[in-house]
Formats: sequence, structure tokens, C-alpha cells
Amino acid sequence: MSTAAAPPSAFTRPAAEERAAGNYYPMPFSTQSARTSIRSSPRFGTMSHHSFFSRHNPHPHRVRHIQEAWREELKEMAARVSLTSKAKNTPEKPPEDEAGRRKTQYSAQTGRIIPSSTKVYQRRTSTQRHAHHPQPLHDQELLVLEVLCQILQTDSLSEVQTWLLFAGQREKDLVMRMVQQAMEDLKALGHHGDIDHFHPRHPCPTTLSTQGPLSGQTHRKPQGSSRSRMQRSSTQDKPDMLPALVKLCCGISYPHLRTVAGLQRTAVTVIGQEIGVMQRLGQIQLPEWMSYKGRCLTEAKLENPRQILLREDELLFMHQGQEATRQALGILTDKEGWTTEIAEENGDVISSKVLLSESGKVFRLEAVLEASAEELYDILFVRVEEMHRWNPSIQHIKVLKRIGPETMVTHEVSAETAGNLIGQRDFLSVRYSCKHQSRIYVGGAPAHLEAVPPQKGFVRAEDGPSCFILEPLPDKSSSRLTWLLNMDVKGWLPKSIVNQALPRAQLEFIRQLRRRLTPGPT
Ligand SMILES: CC(C)CCC[C@@H](C)[C@H]1CC[C@H]2[C@@H]3CC=C4C[C@@H](O)CC[C@]4(C)[C@H]3CC[C@]12C
Repeated sequence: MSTAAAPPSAFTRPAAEERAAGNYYPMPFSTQSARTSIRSSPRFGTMSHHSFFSRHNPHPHRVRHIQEAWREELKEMAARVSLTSKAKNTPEKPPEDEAGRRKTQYSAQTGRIIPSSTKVYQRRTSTQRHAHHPQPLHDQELLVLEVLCQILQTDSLSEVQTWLLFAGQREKDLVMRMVQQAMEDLKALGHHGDIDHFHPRHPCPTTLSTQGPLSGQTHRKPQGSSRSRMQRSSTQDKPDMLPALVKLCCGISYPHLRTVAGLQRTAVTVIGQEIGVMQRLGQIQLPEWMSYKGRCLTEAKLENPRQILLREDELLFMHQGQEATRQALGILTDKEGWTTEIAEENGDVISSKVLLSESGKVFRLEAVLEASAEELYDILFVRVEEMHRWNPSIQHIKVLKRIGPETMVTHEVSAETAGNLIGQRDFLSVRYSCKHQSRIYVGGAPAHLEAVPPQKGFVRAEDGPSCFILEPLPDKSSSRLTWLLNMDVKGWLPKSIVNQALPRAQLEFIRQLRRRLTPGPT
């Protein structure tokens, strides 16, 4: 029986492999010598033996770790391939060096550096200031990230996010090698790493100022100009969004910057504005699946750029949702240690596995449903509040917060069902969804909101990290659903009862979902 949970490679854009296999990425600094140097580099023949890449030994239970390790590699590499003298001077600056830190703070309106006395900066809490010892991103790191964006061949905000979210260790290693090579090529070409559009005296060229790229100048500079080097888009005829994307990448990639909301807000705002304007000018077309997101992101902002600014807590929920989805996928991706619990005649299979990191068992349900992935997504995510209407095991679901189109905080109450040995539970969850290639992912994790303390008469249980993978099957009219249920029902219940109830609840859930999909009287 095949499973829907794919190995990490399934998350890669196939092109990345191809490019690594010798079809070099479209060079942002296209020169023949650089091209050949990569092809002929002995390193690229036996890359897995290169000490730089064989250091990691991915362990299924350490998805987080690997992520951290990869980030470390990025930084390490940035430090090693030393292209600027500036970079050498900055690393050891103490956190008190306010001027240094502010290097990465930009105004959402102008894209310019925010002066020291502004509120955004002051709003940072003291915890953030002391706990993370934020350091400015060095030119090196920015450069690495710029190259990364080029390699991923994307000028789509979602794609970069998705890549960062889903890339497996293998993909990251591959891309890493390409980044490293590109950096060495740059060095060989005498590049000086002057990403001067990150400097206050040269405001970010992608902002919506009248002289911005959208007026059509910045992205059409002659080749060979050092300032346009990185600004040339991988897709020649598209205006360039790289600097903004890089800022966004920085916000996502560097843990200590995640909380530096200003950076991320700015990046999101700038990118959103650009997408909106470019769309209006017909310069870009968003992929079809993004269109509804695109609308939310862009139209809202065109009227009021501040509208999309996410508050710090909202960003946190978003990251929690992403992180949960990633963790859940990590569990599903690891093919080892699964035991079949129930195999139904209709093909539904439930397997279980004991996680070292988690206290109880997790359950994986695999089923084929007569519905498209979008339809299922609509039922399971978009119309989650209607779930109790077709599913008797749910009494009530309320969306407490919507954060953009893909994140929400929900309160869920399970029903008291006959024969269920487990009493009613309530859950507070952050739910996140995204689409990658043709698959849709719906992940979730327990959330904490002071406004909704555990309800009287209910045991507050926890669901997650869990997720649904909705994968269209070749016939298009049906999909494979893979559901990782990772629930801590809390309370004092014998494990044996919980471990029977959970897979049954899953089967029942799917039975009801099938009923919901079947037209006709209920
Ligand atoms: C055995 C007892 C304790 C619980 C039985 C009810 C279980 C199966 C119910 C209770 C709450 C339910 C969840 C409530 C909300 C969502 C979000 C949605 O996007 C996908 C389904 C999902 C994840 C439900 C899955 C089924 C669920 C976990």
C-alpha cells in the first residue's frame, strides 16, 4: 500500500535536482567562466563525500535540529567565503550596539531605515532585546540569501516561504552546494559583496517610491552593472523583488530575527505592494492557486498598506502553525516504525507509531476519497465552523482569530458520543494550511490564548502537531487523504482505552466525511 506521506524529495521543485545534476541554475551574474567552473569542479561529482555536506546525519526525530544546523551552515558559510571587509568588522558587535542592530529595520512606507527614535523600534520588548541578542544580518548573510533566492528561481513570496518550510535535508544540502559554488564564483569574479540597497543612503529599490522599480527603471539596468547584478531576476522579463524577498527570508530563516517584527512586516508589506502593483500593470501573474491569497494580500493593501501588518502575536501563531505542519510532516515522512492497526475493506488503513519525543502513540490514517483536494480543503479548513453539521463527533468549532488566509486559531469541542469511553474534550488550536505543488497541507497544534481558559466541564485536550495531506490522484476526481492524529486527550485514562478510541474516532471521522461528500439526503 502506498502512502501519501512523501519522502522529502517530493517537496522539492523537480527543477532543483536537475539544476544540481549539472544544469546549472540561471546565473544572476551570468558569465561563461562561472558556468564552466561549476561544471568542471571535481567537488560536484562526488558531493556527498564532501566533508561540508556529509557532516549532517539527518535523524527523523530531530527535524528541528536539522533546521537549526542548516541555518548554522548558512551563517558559517557566509563567514567563510569572506567577500567584504565590512563583514569582518561587524560580527562581534555587542547587542548594545543599537546602530548596528537597526541596520535591518526599514520603514514600511519608504523602505528606508527607521531612525533610532521611532516607535517600532521602541516597541520591542525587553525580553526580546535580551533573550535573543539580535545581531544585524551581515552583508555576507544577505548575499547568501540573495543567491538562495536566485537558485530557488522564485519571486513569489509564498514559494520562498514554502520552500523554507518544506525542504528536506537533502534539498537543503543540494541548494547549499549551489549557494556555496555561487559564492565562490562571485569571489572569483571579484565581486565585493556590496549590497548597497540595504544601506540607508541607498533606499531599497523595490519600495513603492516614485523612482522604484515599478516605474520600470531599476530592473532594466544594463548587464554588468554591479548594482544590478543581483537585481536581475531569474526570469528576465519580470521586475525584480529580490531585495524585499531577501528581507523576508531573513525574517524567516534567522530565529533571532523572527521576533524582530519590523523587518518582517516591512518585507511583507513591500512585497505585497509590489505584487499588487505589478499585477495591476500586468507584469506578473500569480499562480492560480495563489489568486485567492493574492487578493487578500494585495487588494487590501493597496487601499491601506497598514492593513496587512501582522501583530506580533499573530506572527507568532503563524509561525506556530508552520512549525507544527513541518513537524507533523516530519513524522509522516519517516517511514520506519509504523504498525498497522486497522485495515478496512474499503482500503482505509490506520497505522500507529510510538514517538520517542511524544508521550503517547500517534495515528496515521490513509484513505482515498471521492473528492478533489480543493473540495476537501474547503470542507476541512475553509468551512471548519460547519463541521459539527456533518460530523456528530464534533459539537462545536469556532474560529477565534483569522491571520491571513492560511492561519487561524480555533476552539473545538468534541461531542459526547454514545459508546465513546472518552468524555467531551475541548481544544484550542492554531491551524495552518498551505499548498505545495499539487498537495494541500492542513496542520495544527495546541494554542494558548488567555482569553479562552479551559472550559468548565471539559477536559482541555491537545491536538498536534498534526496534519492532513490532501493529494490529488491521477484521475483528478479523487484524492488521497493522509491524516496524522497526534492527540493528548489528557485526564486520567488508561492508555489502552485511548489507543483504541483514537483510531476509531479517525475511522468515524472519515466515514462521516464520505457521507458529507455523497450527494443526496442525509
Ligand atoms: C476521542 C475523542 C477524545 C476525540 C474524538 C473527536 C476527534 C476525532 C475530533 C475532535 C476535534 C476534531 C478536529 C477539529 C478541527 C479540525 C480542523 C480541521 O481543519 C481538520 C479536522 C480537525 C483536525 C478535527 C479532526 C477530528 C477531531 C480531532
